[in-house]
Amino acid sequence: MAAKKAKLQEQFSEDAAKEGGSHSNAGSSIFQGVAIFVNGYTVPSADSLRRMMMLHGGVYHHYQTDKTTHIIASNLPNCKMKQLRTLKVVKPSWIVDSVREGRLLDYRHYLLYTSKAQARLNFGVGEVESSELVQVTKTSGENSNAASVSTTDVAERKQSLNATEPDFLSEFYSHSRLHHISTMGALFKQYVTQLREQSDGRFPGQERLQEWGRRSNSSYNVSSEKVIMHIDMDCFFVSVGLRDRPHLRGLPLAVTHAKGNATPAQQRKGVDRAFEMNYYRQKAELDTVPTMDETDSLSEIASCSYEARKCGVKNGMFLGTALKLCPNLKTIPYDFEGYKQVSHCLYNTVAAFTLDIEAVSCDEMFVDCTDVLQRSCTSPMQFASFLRHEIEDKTGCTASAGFGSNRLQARLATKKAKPNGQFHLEPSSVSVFMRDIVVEDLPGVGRNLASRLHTMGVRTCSDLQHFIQSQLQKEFGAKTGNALYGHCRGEDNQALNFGHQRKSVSAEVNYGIRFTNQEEAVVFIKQLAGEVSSRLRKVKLKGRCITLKLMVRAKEAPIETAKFLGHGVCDQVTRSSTLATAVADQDIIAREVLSILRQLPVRPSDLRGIGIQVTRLESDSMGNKFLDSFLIRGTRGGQEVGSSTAAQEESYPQSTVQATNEGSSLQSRATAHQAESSTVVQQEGCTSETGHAAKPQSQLMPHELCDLDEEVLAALPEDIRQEVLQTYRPNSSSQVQRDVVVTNLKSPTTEQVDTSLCSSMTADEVRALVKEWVSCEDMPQSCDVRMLADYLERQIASRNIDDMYIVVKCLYRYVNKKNSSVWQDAYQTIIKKVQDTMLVVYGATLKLQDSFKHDV
Ligand SMILES: Nc1ccn([C@H]2C[C@H](O)[C@@H](COP(=O)(O)OP(=O)(O)OP(=O)(O)O)O2)c(=O)n1
Repeated sequence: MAAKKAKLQEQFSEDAAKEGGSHSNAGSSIFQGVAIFVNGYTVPSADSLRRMMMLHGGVYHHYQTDKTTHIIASNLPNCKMKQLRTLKVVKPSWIVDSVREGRLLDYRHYLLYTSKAQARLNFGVGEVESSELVQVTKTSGENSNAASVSTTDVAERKQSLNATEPDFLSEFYSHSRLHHISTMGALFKQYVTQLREQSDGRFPGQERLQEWGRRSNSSYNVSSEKVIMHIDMDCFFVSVGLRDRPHLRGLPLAVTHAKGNATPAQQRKGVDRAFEMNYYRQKAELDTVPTMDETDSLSEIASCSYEARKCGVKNGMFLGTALKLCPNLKTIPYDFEGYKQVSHCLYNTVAAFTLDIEAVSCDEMFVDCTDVLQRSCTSPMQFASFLRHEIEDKTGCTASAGFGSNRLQARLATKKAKPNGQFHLEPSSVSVFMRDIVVEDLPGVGRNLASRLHTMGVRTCSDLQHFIQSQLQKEFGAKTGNALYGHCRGEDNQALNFGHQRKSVSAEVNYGIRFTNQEEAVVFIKQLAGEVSSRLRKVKLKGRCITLKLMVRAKEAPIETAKFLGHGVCDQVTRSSTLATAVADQDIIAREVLSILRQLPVRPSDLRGIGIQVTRLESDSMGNKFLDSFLIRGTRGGQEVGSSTAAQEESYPQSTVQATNEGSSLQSRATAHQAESSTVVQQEGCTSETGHAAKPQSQLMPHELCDLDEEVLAALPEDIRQEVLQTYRPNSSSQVQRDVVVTNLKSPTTEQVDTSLCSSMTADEVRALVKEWVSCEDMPQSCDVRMLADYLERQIASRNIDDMYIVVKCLYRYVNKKNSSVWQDAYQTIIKKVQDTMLVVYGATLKLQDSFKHDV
């Protein structure tokens, strides 16, 4: 045995030397002094781990010896865990993440389980239950042994990593479910695109289906009508978790970081749970949910079984609430690797039949089945049985499928089919079927829209069908009104999108953000910029628009959050900066973000969440770091030219923006103007997209606005800056309203040709244009409304209030004359955007006309 071990070790050293020789660029010595032994099945495989050790200076032991420094395992039975109690049993992600980061990460954050002998994991315990500390790392994490949690867990929780600690980011992302879900979603969208590009046009699944049809004498008379399928795994995370826990089938289950029967947590000082609960109750309309106690878990349920749903438990609910509804609820831990494997298998299974797939997320997709059904002479229901059977066979998890003639019908059909079922909404049944659908089930109907509909007495599609199109447009605006009108009748003309084009790359953290000073925030933002940069490089993209998203503690919210290191009740602030050229570089991204941050009146200690998003993406194949930096430096120091439209900021692909502009009457009028004008585009821009209207602190006339120099302001020490802001913008810290999204294009760009409206026009010229637009057009087009709003918002950002005011007054005059409700709606939309931007930039709204002589 000793000889065999020695031989294997020798072989490893030889292989490592060879690998090191042929892959010298890829190699490193980050695992120097580390000798691993892989115990059992792991992801990545033992072979991959061996190779990683080989390439990066570590040692791989085929057998565990006294020289083994770490045991790598994904899953260990209890008896094994007891045996290995004194050893460092670490998850394989420790190796993977270390290689990715290019340095040896602290193994303690990757321990498979905690025990007195293992160094304790202090990350990810964002909840009030002490037992979660164990739950995060335990592999067999069912909620059966909460009593074993020692009091030291509670004490040590206080040392949990927060955003000021160096390993925080990698730790956060390895535990964040939202990170995993969104990454997987993007991954599978890309995967489908890749499969389409590489396809040889053969579909083995179709052949199997045809064969099956022949054997079962299927002679379905297929029509040429479009058939769209929506397929969705049933309680996905739970189903994956049940594969290894068959004894739990049929029980009320939930996947969550926390454990059900947790020991009550000690109360932290400063927590005002009642305040937060009230807020969450309002936000989620939790009227029917039992009140939560001080010690109830605020851990969110990612997925719950259908047995739990029968008691009223829902995905996204707090565990504390869920346990009140369903005291027998059992919890099981996350298994991110398992989700990825099953998703992969799901996509491959469907892709064997067709590649007319629009990936929605890791467990959900739309499929245009028209072709498959025609070729195989099978009915939608036959195809569904065949496919669902294959999926269950291969993944061990069930899926439900719905069919209809468009995506809306297909999705609603799946809802009816769930769990583990299938349903075909035939064209002849659509009108009856739609009647009982509640408005919340329609796409785009969120909480706000649903509550507006409820106040109009509308609960179901049948209620909604009583309104004519123009009434809905008047009430909700042209676009939403149109959509509601069609959707409540089962109509949906949005085609499936098979070719995925990545629109944004981002990294957000909303846990553990606790800074005591600006320096800490700056250090963290640089790290986050690094994360975004590495994500961009991974997908070989770079982007021109950089957005900073902040969660800022709401003024009235307690400093200590009920959820330990959670974000609590926050205001959302979003600001963007558009660059002259696309970038992926960490330093440039960090610099832009920090420059945005400095313009915001936000105290570092109030930050609770930070996100960086890069949009307006383009391929990085021509990437040139030096040139990028050079260009940007050049434009900063030189003239500030160009701007951009909100449409572009919304990360639509460029072609969409152009198509929008082609149909724009205002744009074509402006283009004519630009052709006549010889003025070079020269201005700063600012556009805004807003959610709720902020309640004005005061209403001012333009001359009342004091002008603070942002550059000077930004350069002031924090305490003096706050004092100046308090004096000159007393309401500034409360300007940031919940859900208000502001896009600030303050950064210069070198574009000489600006696709946005009016960028080189004087206020008089814009006024003339507005007059012509309102007088000549029957209906305002939404792209024109947006363009004009952009222009006005840019004027506000440039503190050019007089010009903005003249144009708005002129718009009001012509709209008032026009006596048309759609024009009045357009005016209100523009005014709302103007006032929201005013609030953010000046801390006050303007006195503007908002009612018309002839309300129509
Ligand atoms: N608030 C949520 C909702 C979902 N998810 C995760 C867990 C889910 O299992 C997975 C898929 O979400 P679905 O909305 O498809 O929900 P389920 O698959 O859990 O249930 P259903 O059968 O209703 O589709 O995404 C999550 O983490 N948090």
